[in-house]
Amino acid sequence: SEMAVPVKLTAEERPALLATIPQWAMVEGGRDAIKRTYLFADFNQAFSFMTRVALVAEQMAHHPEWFNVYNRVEITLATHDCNGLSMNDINLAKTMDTFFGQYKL
Ligand SMILES: C[C@H](O)[C@H](O)[C@H]1CNC2=NC(N)=NC(=O)C2=N1
Repeated sequence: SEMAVPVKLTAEERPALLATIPQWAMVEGGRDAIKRTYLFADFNQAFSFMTRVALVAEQMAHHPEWFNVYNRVEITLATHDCNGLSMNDINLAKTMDTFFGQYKL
């Protein structure tokens, strides 16, 4: 009830915001969402990362779509409440990138 309603990013503000998460790409197929694949040393590292992200995601009430096999985590971010990209996606992507930087292959 105190959660701000997420607003879809405008075409004008997207380039500068996406430039802050250069390893993320728009998904193919016309869906308004971004994706990135992370590779870790092993499953323990991948699942540790996912656990840390899960705690933040729950706090944000912003949940990733993700797929894990062994050391690979494929992630898609979109905001269902605005049917597209919002600042929540940019912010969660940045948090994920920061966490990822704390692991080493
Ligand atoms: C009520 C609840 O907070 C909302 O439905 C949240 C939950 N998690 C969410 N996650 C994502 N990715 N997008 C949303 O719009 C969203 N909405």
